[in-house]
Amino acid sequence: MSCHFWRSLSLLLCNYNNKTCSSSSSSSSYSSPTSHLARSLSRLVTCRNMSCQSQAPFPTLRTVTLSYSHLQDKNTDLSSKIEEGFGPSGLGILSVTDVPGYSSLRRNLLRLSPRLANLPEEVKKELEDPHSRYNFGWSHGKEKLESGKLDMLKGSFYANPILDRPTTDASLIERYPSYCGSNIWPHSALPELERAFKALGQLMYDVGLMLAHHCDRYVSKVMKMGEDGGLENILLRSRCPKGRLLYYFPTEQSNDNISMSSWCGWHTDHGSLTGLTCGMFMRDAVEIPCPDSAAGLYIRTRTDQIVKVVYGEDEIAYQIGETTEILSRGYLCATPHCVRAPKGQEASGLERSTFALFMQPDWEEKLNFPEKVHIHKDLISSSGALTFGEYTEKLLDKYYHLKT
Ligand SMILES: O=C(O)CCC(=O)C(=O)O
Ligand SMILES: [Fe+2]
Repeated sequence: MSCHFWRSLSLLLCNYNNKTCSSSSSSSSYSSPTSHLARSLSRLVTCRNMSCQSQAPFPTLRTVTLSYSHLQDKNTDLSSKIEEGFGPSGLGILSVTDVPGYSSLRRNLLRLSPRLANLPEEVKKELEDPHSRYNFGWSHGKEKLESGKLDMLKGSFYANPILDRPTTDASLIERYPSYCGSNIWPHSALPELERAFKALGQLMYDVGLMLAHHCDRYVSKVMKMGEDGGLENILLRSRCPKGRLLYYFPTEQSNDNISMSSWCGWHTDHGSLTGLTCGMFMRDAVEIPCPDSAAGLYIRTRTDQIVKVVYGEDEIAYQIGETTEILSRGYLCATPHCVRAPKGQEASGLERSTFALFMQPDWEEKLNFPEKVHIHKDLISSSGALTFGEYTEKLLDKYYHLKT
């Protein structure tokens, strides 16, 4: 059996504990839920153009934005924006605008996604890595959906954009194959992929680190933080960021009863911080605007509402992962999300590409869990100090009994 555990671990976490999250805000001097609501409403998107004719049945919210130049300045205090995006009453997503060079790096990589997915089957087979449970190289039809069926809707290509070979230690590779394995590049079939993947991955990684600095600054106002225990340092020490180039295969027929999570099931990312490009819609590998305004990324809010979230194609979105939620005692909250496929006549033959960068602690990072945790209590409180690698294994054992 296989899984891509940074996301699928958390398919089972849809019983997201919003109570704990909102109660932790009561001890903070930060803004009230009412003022948050007012700000959220100000981000409600009003649809005026033709493509919005099929009104989405859920409210559409714009992400909180931060500009790259503000982010770059370590002395600017961005705590209130960080709280608005990631805090206990935020949506758990924010986007960074005006990142130099980003737009063309995004396009360069996302355009390669249909080319990769349409390579001959035998070529893609060569790019598979069963040993890492398909967490390096090409993966299609290996991950199970909530229904128990194999996910044939999307293909993924996984690689570490920073280190081709994070370790040479054979015992570590054996123990943590999905973190410690080596990249597999299609050198002859699609030679451009490596460069484009690494360039975008590195940029989203650098911006993610800048954001992590400001997250720490916000968290340090509301709780005591150990010297090296902040998000920025944890991520700087990590040798295992993971990029995922996603390709959603063309929707075959229009289905008016399409479910909310028709392209990518509800889940919360497992690691620390996830960078996300705005999805690119294509038909026959040519970019087109999405004809269905209801298609795309959805988020479940802290108060259990479902909202569609939008951000500009030239912005990098970031979401909080579960590990950060635990280590920050809920001051930075993880984000349950899913992706809805387009529907209607015009949706047929529509494909979607996107890229996610999962930033997570090193497998050897000793996690300094708080005494009281609100998720995975049983795993954490019984175990004393755990490394991130051990913690991940425990989660896998608990939810998947997956020792293959
Ligand atoms: O396709 C997307 O926009 C989101 C993908 C995602 O959530 C993931 O890979 O964890
Ligand atoms: Fe995700």
